[in-house]
Order: sequence, then structure tokens, then C-alpha cells
Amino acid sequence: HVISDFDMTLTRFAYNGKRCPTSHNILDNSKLISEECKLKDLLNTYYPIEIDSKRTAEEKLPLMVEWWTKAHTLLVQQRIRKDLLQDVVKESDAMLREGYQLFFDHLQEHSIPLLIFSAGLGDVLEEVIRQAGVFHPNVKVFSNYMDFDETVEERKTSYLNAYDIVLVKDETMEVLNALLLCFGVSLPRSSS
Ligand SMILES: Nc1ccn([C@@H]2O[C@H](COP(=O)(O)O)[C@@H](O)[C@H]2O)c(=O)n1
Repeated sequence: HVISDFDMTLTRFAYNGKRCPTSHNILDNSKLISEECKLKDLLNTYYPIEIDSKRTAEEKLPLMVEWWTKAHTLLVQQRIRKDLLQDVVKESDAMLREGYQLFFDHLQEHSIPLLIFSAGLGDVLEEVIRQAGVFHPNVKVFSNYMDFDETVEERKTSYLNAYDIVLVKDETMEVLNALLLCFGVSLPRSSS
């Protein structure tokens, strides 16, 4: 097994002198988050604590829990749409480290599981790996995942992308029976 965290370990810390975003930052910098949402204030308060070498892990732990509890409460209020995450990641400056292709492919070729444990956002970081084309079956992510309240309209879009036929408000079997007839299955006569 190879065990890794994600943000700034598998992803770059900076590129061309500019900081690269963490999975939280990707959302925070996106159109999905309103200007009033104070995730950046939280980052400015808690990130210096996270990297403060003078504090012990015991000291930091409750403060880190406080950070992600506050951040996740704010994120829930933003009512983020799952179907927009793909674009948000595409438009972000997130980058896996140079040489990532070789690293991920090599582990895959040798059937070595890559276990990623991250205090970031699982839905976002999975999308980063997917878009880089290296989300191989040996990659398993343990992270925070969002629960989405999808509206009927959003669900319809993802169903339309996935299936040839999508029935809305149809309580009958008419389409199914018509398909069976098309495929040459003979149906018994209805008794009613
Ligand atoms: N609300 C938060 C919470 C955490 N972060 C940063 O994400 C990093 C997650 O890193 P992993 O190594 O566990 O993948 C963490 O180090 C925090 O700096 C954040 O930006 N916002």
C-alpha cells in the first residue's frame, strides 16, 4: 500500500510563484460560493495554526476540528450543486505535482493500492484526480463528502446524460411494454 494525504502533497503548493488551491480553496474561489461566505477568513485564522511548529498536535487538534466544522457549516448554507463541480474543478488552478502520471500509473500497473486520506473535500479532490485521467481502480479516497439535495431538474440532467430514455411523471409501463414489443417479446393479452 501507499498512503498519502492530498492537498499540497499530491497537488502542487505553488506554480509560477502563485499558490495553488486546496480542495476547499477550489470551491471557495469558484462561482458556487457567495461573496459573503467567510471561508477565506477561516483559512486566514486557522491555516497559520495548522503550520505553527511551536504548537503541539494535541493543541492543534481541537482547533482544526473547529475549522472544518465552521467551514462545512458555511458550505452547507451555500447549497452547492453537484453537477457544477466538474466545471469548477476544470476552471480552477488545481494541479497534481509534476510526475503524477508516472506515479499513479506505476502503482496501478503493479496493483499497489493508493490510499488517500484527506481533511479536504472528497468530491472535489476526486474530480481533480479524475480530470487528470489517473483515477485508477487502485485509488481509494477517505475524506469528507458532501450530501447533495438534488432538485428534480438537476437529477433529470444527470439522468439524461446517463440514459437513452428518461420518463418523468409516467406511472405506467407503456414505454417498457412498447420496448419489449420492439425487441420481439410477445406480451399476453390484458385481462381487463
Ligand atoms: N476548511 C478547511 C479545512 C482544511 N483546509 C486545508 O485542506 C488541507 C487538507 O489537506 P490533506 O493533506 O488532509 O489533504 C489542510 O491541510 C488544510 O490546510 C482548508 O483549506 N479549509
